[in-house]
Amino acid sequence: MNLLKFFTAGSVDDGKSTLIGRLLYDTDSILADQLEALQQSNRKNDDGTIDLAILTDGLRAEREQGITIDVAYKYFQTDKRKFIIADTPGHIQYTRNMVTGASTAKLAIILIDARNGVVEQTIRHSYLVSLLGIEHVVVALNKMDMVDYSETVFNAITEKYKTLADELKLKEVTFIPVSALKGDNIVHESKHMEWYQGRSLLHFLETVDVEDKQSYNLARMPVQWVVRPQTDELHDYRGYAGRVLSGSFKVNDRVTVLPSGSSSVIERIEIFDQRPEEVHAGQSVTLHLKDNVDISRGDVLVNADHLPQNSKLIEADVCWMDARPLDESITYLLQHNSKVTKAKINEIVYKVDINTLEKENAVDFKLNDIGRVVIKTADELAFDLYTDNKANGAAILIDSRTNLTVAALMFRAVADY
Ligand SMILES: Nc1nc2c(ncn2[C@@H]2O[C@H](COP(=O)(O)OP(=O)(O)OP(=O)(O)O)[C@@H](O)[C@H]2O)c(=O)[nH]1
Repeated sequence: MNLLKFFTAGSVDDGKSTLIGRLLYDTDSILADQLEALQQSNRKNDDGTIDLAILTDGLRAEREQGITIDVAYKYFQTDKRKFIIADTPGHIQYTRNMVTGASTAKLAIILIDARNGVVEQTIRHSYLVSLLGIEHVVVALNKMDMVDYSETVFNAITEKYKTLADELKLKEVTFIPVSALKGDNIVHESKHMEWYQGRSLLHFLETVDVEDKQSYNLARMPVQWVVRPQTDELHDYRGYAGRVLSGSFKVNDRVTVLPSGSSSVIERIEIFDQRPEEVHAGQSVTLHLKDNVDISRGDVLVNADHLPQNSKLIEADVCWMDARPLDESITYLLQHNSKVTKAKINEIVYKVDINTLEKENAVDFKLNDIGRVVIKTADELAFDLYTDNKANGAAILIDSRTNLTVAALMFRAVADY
């Protein structure tokens, strides 16, 4: 059964906790003991129904404990799909947590309070979604019960959001009018909004096509070890084991070894005692090549017809995640998949005011700031642009003095100077 990881974003009190609670409650994903606690709780809504936000309170307590716990995850499943919800706090001071929780998500649910429409936080969350290249966006217009389930209100907000979505080049945006509190269009279709012909939120989540077709050709596999048994009958055996990072490898594909640049052809693929013709991202495999090329641990095998970029000077979007601000005089460590190299920030190109989306000149770059930098690495990096291949287009910066991750990077271009 396939898995969909998504995250929710909204301003304080838009109803994020209630919406997650409603999804879990109406899909019977709540454990018996939690249910009992819910029923016994004296936290009730005004109309006497149980307050579903209680279900995510545990997460909230954790998150308020401090900055060590980044993102809380909730799991549930239906007979169609498994789901992981990354519950990311929406406030500006948690931008880095959102980036962490959202970076591996395939879909974002952006909550809008139907009474308030598009607000500053909506812009900020949508900007992060576009920055992280999340393909699918569901705009859940919540609290429809408080605006008389009005189609006019829904249409007005939808139009406004579409302008923002165009500006941010968001690709797939779906609007669903819901009431998390009353349960309209969350799991069950609403009886109060005949004018809405679309799917309920859960139905949409169950059926949306999130397969990654984009990076199919961008086959990349870092070699974790070279398998060379020391026995006589196997003296010709030499395999390269690792996990396919992105794309697909097939028998007879031409591959290039990086950084050396030598090439060969895949003779055989092994997964335990099987010999598949083709393997895909996420699978751990052993590849055998026709020629005896020099490959060692840490090298990367890539599709020879679709080579990655190769540079020491890279333009990247950066989200700063450390309390110590960016320091252009420091040499950081950059980790790109399994490769670690020294790196410096050569230039801050701009910083983005994520509430207004204005680009501004930056003299400093602090916790939760987002913008564009040029980074210079000690070794050449074989990377893809983040828009082409997220798996090979992102990296982190580490402060070697503290060993803390100080920034997330998304590669945007080879710097041309
Ligand atoms: N009428 C109505 N009230 C709702 C709806 N969804 C949530 N609420 C109420 O709005 C308030 C805030 O809901 P929460 O789920 O706690 O909001 P939140 O966005 O999770 O808030 P934070 O976690 O504090 O950011 C609560 O009183 C909810 O009962 C809805 O669809 N209709």
